Amino acid sequence: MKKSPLPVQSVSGTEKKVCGKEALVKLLRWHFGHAEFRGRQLEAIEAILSGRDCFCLMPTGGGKSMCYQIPALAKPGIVLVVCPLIALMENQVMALKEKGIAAEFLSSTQTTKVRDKIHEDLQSGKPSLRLLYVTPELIATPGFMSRLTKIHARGLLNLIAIDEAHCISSWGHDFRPSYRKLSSLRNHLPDVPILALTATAVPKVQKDVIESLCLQNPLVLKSSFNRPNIYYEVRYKDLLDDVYADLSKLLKSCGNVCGIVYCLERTTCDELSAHLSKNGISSAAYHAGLNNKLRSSVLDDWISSKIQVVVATVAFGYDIL
Ligand SMILES: Nc1ncnc2c1ncn2[C@@H]1O[C@H](COP(=O)(O)OP(=O)(O)OP(=O)(O)O)[C@@H](O)[C@H]1O
Repeated sequence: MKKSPLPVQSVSGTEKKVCGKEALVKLLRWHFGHAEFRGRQLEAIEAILSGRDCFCLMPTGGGKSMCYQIPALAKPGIVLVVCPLIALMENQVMALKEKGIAAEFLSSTQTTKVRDKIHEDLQSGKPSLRLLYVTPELIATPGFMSRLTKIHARGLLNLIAIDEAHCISSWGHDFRPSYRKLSSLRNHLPDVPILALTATAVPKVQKDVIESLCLQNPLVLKSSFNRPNIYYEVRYKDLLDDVYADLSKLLKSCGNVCGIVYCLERTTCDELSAHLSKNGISSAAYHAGLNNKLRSSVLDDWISSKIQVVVATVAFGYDIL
């Protein structure tokens, strides 16, 4: 069933009055079913709603999305979310739609008809859309920037959230040249708050992200990366008689849980996956050498527990991000 947005206080006039904590918690419970905000989510949301830029460093799975999804529900208008991957946008939009939240993404994979419908809504007097996901490449096109400035001129652009913001820095390990062009956002849309989100940014990268995006006096939030539920153990390959046999034993001892084994090379993925399967552990290889159809069927099989272990290169991280 589609949930209607809860009536909450909105930012009005020049006063920049923000939603109170109670109203924000109500939105969290109503739309997402979570009892309370986690970590530093509320601080980020309050800063954004008061019009302040924010840099948010939270671990993977720390709940970064909520920092822009709640603001999108807290006042009328649109939150623009910049995402590096189409698969990630699709997943997020699907999950939001299932919750009855009006979200869409724009990408080259859509038909012109779908894209036109989204643009039509954006141009309408009162767009129904709350969250619009786009790639950094689209932001860099003059046509889209001009559409954005028009939406902004009508007072409808509430926030620009930049996911995986470390991709903007050439000091980082995931540099994406198209992210660099996001620096033009501040010039074109000077008073729209920007939220930069990342789970990975050493101080040099943090500084670079903040400077490149021209964040002004941003609230910098860094959450703890300590995950008490994660157990770490190092085993030295050189000290093991048979690495594959050791790994098979370890996986069997874990019971029927799902897992990912990361390898440096594609051939190792194929070899190890074959070894595990031969030893009764259902597994599949996943790397950039496989076609899209096969990769997506491995991902589906793993998510639906048809296979227990994926033996992958970092391509797996990029695709499921
Ligand atoms: N306040 C909260 N209480 C309970 N669960 C929450 C809360 N906020 C977020 N979550 C849940 O935490 C999970 C991870 O959230 P989310 O995907 O936003 O994390 P993330 O930081 O964006 O992760 P990633 O780095 O992988 O993009 C989701 O299942 C989400 O529903």
